[in-house]
Amino acid sequence: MSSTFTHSSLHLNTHRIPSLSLSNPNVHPLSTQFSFRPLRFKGVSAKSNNKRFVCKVVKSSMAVEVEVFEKEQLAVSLAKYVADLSNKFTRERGAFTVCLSGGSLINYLQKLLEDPYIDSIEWAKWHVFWVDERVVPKTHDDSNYKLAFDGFLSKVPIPPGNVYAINDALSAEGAADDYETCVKHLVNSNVIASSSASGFPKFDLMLLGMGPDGHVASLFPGHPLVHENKKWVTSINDSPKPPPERITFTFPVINSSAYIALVVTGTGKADAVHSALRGSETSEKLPAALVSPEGELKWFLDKGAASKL
Ligand SMILES: O=C1O[C@H](COP(=O)(O)O)[C@@H](O)[C@H](O)[C@H]1O
Repeated sequence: MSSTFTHSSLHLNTHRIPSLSLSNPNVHPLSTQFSFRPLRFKGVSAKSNNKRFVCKVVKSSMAVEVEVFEKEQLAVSLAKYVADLSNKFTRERGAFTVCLSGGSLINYLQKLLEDPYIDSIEWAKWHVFWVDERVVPKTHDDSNYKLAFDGFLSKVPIPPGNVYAINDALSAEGAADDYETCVKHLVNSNVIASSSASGFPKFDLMLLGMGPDGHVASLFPGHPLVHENKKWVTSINDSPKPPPERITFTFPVINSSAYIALVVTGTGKADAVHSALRGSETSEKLPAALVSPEGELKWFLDKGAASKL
């Protein structure tokens, strides 16, 4: 029984898939920078509404997993992924540092408010940050904090002191400096780990979304901030996506993370997903293609977002 889904280079079926390599003339490489291992492909029936397509990709030393879900299954799998990491880090470190994005991501996190996740998570050990934030009052509809608070954080018992929102009374530049100071303090007090490899903070989990243009956090294609390599947090006053004033973690911080989930849904993002995962080495990379954590990266895609792979 085989799936109707073809990954272009990955002809997925219920049999064990041969190792794919650039030298295999029968397949197109997913990207010249990737090499492939045998793929995991779980419990799929062509008629099922529960299709899951999994591929394991090894990019340099980093493990990348790309998984394609039906919408409801994506939320379930993401909830399990977050809950498992929460248990791992609270056990190992006594704290779990999580960075949220804005946008569509928050809807998917709402699965965590349901059984069995809600009661299995040690919410008191969570420390919540924002990968990026719009510099607007916390009560403003554009605020990533407000979105997360209304849809998720207000419904779980995370101590208010463990939720690190930006200071919305400051300018974008001031808010970025203030946020960086806050993160430095938490690194010094060992709430946030530090990467021995990069010297940047090492968050346990970053939950990223991606815009249709391939931006992640508030790092936009072609913008010079993509190349910032010293600051931990920086500000942007000319965001191509409104509102224009934002703060964002820089790539060195994002890529020092232990785990990153990139959650992308909808056909409107299919081109950017294709470009990020299969773009040529020579063309300029989308910000999403520059996500490359010290630890593990997992793409959670729905069928629309994966439709051009
Ligand atoms: O502006 C932003 O957009 C991205 C993507 O949002 P989505 O609604 O297309 O998922 C988001 O990840 C980022 O945090 C946010 O500030």
